[in-house]
Amino acid sequence: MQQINLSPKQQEIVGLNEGAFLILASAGSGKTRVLTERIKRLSESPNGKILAITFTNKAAAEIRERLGTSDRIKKNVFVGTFHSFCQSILELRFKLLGYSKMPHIFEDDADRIELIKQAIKSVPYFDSIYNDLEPKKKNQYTYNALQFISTVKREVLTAEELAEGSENNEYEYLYETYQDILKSNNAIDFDDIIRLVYELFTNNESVANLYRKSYSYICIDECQDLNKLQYYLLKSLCGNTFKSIMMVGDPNQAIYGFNGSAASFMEEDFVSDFAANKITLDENYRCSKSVIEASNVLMNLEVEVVNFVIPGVFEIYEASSENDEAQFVVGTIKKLLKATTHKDIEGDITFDKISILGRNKYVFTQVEEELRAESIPFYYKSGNASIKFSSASMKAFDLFFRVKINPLDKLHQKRLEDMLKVGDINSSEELKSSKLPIASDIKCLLDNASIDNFHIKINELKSIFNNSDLEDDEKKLTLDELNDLENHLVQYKKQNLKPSLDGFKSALALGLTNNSTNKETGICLSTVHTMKGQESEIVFLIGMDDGTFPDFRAVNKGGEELQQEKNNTYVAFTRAKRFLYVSYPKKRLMPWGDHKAKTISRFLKPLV
Ligand SMILES: Nc1ncnc2c1ncn2[C@@H]1O[C@H](COP(=O)(O)OP(=O)(O)OP(=O)(O)O)[C@@H](O)[C@H]1O
Repeated sequence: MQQINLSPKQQEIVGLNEGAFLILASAGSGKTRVLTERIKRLSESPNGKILAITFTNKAAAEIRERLGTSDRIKKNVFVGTFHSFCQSILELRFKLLGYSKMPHIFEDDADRIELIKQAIKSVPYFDSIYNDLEPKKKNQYTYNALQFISTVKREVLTAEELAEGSENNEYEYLYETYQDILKSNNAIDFDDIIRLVYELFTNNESVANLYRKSYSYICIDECQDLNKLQYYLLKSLCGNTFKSIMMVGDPNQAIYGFNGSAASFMEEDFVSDFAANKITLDENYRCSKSVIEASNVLMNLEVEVVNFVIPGVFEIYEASSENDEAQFVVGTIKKLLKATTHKDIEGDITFDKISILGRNKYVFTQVEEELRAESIPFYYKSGNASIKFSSASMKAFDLFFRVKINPLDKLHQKRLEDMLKVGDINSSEELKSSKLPIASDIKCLLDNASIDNFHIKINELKSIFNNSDLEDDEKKLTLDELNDLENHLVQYKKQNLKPSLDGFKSALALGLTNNSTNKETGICLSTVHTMKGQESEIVFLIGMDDGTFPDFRAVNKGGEELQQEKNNTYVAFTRAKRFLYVSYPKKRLMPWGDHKAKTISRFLKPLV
């Protein structure tokens, strides 16, 4: 880790003790660095119990890495996301919330869709409305119902309150049914993890007090992304007595409005509820002069270039087509790699110093092809997402695993029975003659699995797969996925002193073991959202045509949604430490075969 000298302003923040503070800071100004240094300093004080909350597992892992692994840090500091913090509380206190066993997380969108469909089916009124809809409208209906359910949870409302005066008032009844079905499966969804702990803190003063006393300081990163539920959770945790809380954020980087996030929770509510002192940081330590100047024009800011002024590169390329854009990106990468060094870049120019960013995952298709054609290695950056299997055997394994640890989980049991085309997964005869005969071995193996013998079970499974008559490509994929699972298990066991199979499954669902795989070699391809908080020496920002970035839906809606797209462009720009290449195609191939003419993103116009 490079040794850096904090500026006087940064040092002042690191030196802050008790009290409520809002650190408003622009991109690359060292927010995360300062927060981490402060946590480190406070953890060394006699009263240094700290709760540090981030928005991504990656950010939490980075803070943990910077803090080191001394016994003191391990004992005094909890670093995690809102979800992992709340999950750790639920695991201890679920009984107080009316669950006899710890509920399991249904993390997949597919699970939620299945649940809402069950809820619709169980109420004749909804069932008949739903059945009369065309397939496209059916999807819209389930989507709207799930949105309604999420909004109830994230906006800390009752279903009745949300339905009042809204055109979606019928969803109010589906909400209850959806929750009942979840409960009958002994399950919770992602939003419930935080909502339940908020409920626990508000209804159970003694438990809230216990947590208040467990920490002396709370520090939260990326606070522009707080939503109402998260903010209320913090407020309920603090109560009227706990006042040592530091929030760090940048309103210009607010990009999660679609999840109910708003910078106003930090800028307005926090300031008035906690009488927080505001401190600003507006120097940029990350980016080169060219990148800062371009970002300043984009956002109409006046961020200063500090210390070492590295010229860097900012360039906009207008491509005749998506293919031309991909060739520009890959051609430039080849030139940079061939040069091996550049005065603006520390050390050799290598794959791991290059990232390609886009608004959505669909813009990468051509670039991906071009990288493959040139044998340039690349990987997609994963966010908080849970592990997903695509081989049939590992999909079956996952479903068997879920049902084993949660016998009330009828949703996944049914999915497994449908997948295998059997009436009952507990009948070994049926399994042997099922669509996937190997399922019988998987089940036998899992029947007496425990966290202590899970490694052995995985190895046994490897030899079962190896000796199976799966077709070569499928066998390889299955074994790769099993190896991947094993890496996650190693990571989980490293992170947990009291491991359990249930705990392992929740850690997978929350993406807590994502850093386990060392697959991340080559050029990083990422959406801007996933790259938030991180940096790369050389960044290519592709697909900057209007309608793609900003997204056409935000263009249609305008207002705050369009502003968030601009913020997202700012996030993308400021991930670049030295070189930033921005490009867009003048035409795009539509899925139905026509080409559509495209123009430069409205955000880039002041830069050309
Ligand atoms: N005083 C300093 N001197 C030199 N480098 C610094 C200093 N402070 C921070 N940095 C470096 O600047 C970069 C940005 O820091 P950091 O990631 O903490 O910023 P941030 O404000 O959290 O960024 P963002 O909000 O854009 O994600 C990092 O590489 C960090 O090591």
